[in-house]
Amino acid sequence: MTPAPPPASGPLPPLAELLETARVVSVPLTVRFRGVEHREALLFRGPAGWGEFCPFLEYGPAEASRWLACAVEAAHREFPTPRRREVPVNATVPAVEPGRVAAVLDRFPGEVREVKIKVAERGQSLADDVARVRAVRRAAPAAVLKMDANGGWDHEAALRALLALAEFEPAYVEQPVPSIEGLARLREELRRREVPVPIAADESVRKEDDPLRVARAGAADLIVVKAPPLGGVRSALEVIERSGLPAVVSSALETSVGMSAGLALAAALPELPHACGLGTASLLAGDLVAEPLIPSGGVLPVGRTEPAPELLERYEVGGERRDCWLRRLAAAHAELAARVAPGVQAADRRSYPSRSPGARPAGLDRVRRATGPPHAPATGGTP
Ligand SMILES: O=C(O)CCC(=O)C1=CC=C[C@@H](O)[C@@H]1C(=O)O
Ligand SMILES: [Mg+2]
Repeated sequence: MTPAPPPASGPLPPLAELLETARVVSVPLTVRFRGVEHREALLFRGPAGWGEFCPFLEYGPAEASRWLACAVEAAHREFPTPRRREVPVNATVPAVEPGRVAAVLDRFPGEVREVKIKVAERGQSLADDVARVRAVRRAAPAAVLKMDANGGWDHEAALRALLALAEFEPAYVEQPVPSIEGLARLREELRRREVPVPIAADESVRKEDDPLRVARAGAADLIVVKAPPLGGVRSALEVIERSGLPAVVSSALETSVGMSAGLALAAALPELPHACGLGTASLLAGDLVAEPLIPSGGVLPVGRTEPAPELLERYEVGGERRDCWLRRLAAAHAELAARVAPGVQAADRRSYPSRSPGARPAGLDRVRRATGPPHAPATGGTP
């Protein structure tokens, strides 16, 4: 296996062009998820539709540049030809108390065939996890269960937890420990003890410089793949193909606009061995499209979504939050320009002084004026 190529974003439009249609939104969640209660994003429109740039707030420019590549692809290129019209999705249960499980599952109407449950949340115990999983089992007796630890355990804790959770026959456990070497060691230990719990890699794919290292290391039975952190649909498809491993397409907690990319990725894959983690619009208390991507009967329709103007307006934020996102966009754009085609960034910069100030897109002056770090400080969320 050769190393993965850099994210394939296609041609990169100048920053000024992205700023012309840029809207910054903050959408509330119904329940705290990976440390956030509001999902912020910057959206822009291109010839193919809307793109959503939504790296988590603690991500720096290099990591965020891959999310930008995904948003640019969505706005400027058609998605690959779909192989299906709908995609099976799991329900997602955040690290809530057992008493709140039923309310979370109520937001996934119709039959729920697979449920992914967050475990190993900081400040909680294995007993909390087991109680939550048991509550899910009670609420959805026939559902396939899977868990996501977001690298929250060390080797010993993971072993203890997986031995305890094995009674629920999980289809897999996502990122039980943080590192690729740790995953490989744990997987080997599970095999030796004949514990039938498959290991999925998530952060070890999307946060690594080389998303294929986990496959080369034999550290996982399958990979979780998200379009934004892998640089878009085409780039993610390439990672999946080259990894040679089964893949589960999952969300990055986008609004129903950004979710189109994940759905396009799932729709383009020859096989979907598990339901996708793309049902997270159910965790949002608002959305940008008239008919949010709330799964019904465990499936979501494939296709592009358009933000409704009145909803964009309702969730739009200005002031310091908009400035922060414009800075993040500029920083990610500079990274991407330097990485994809080193000449593009310089050409982009040169083009600004030749414009008359009046012709500058709204926001560009703000980006230039804005001081301080390009991204907000860490919020303490999971990776
Ligand atoms: O996979 C799912 O069911 C939902 C998506 C999901 O769990 C995540 C979305 C966004 C950020 C991540 O912390 C988280 C994950 O770790 O998979
Ligand atoms: Mg995960």
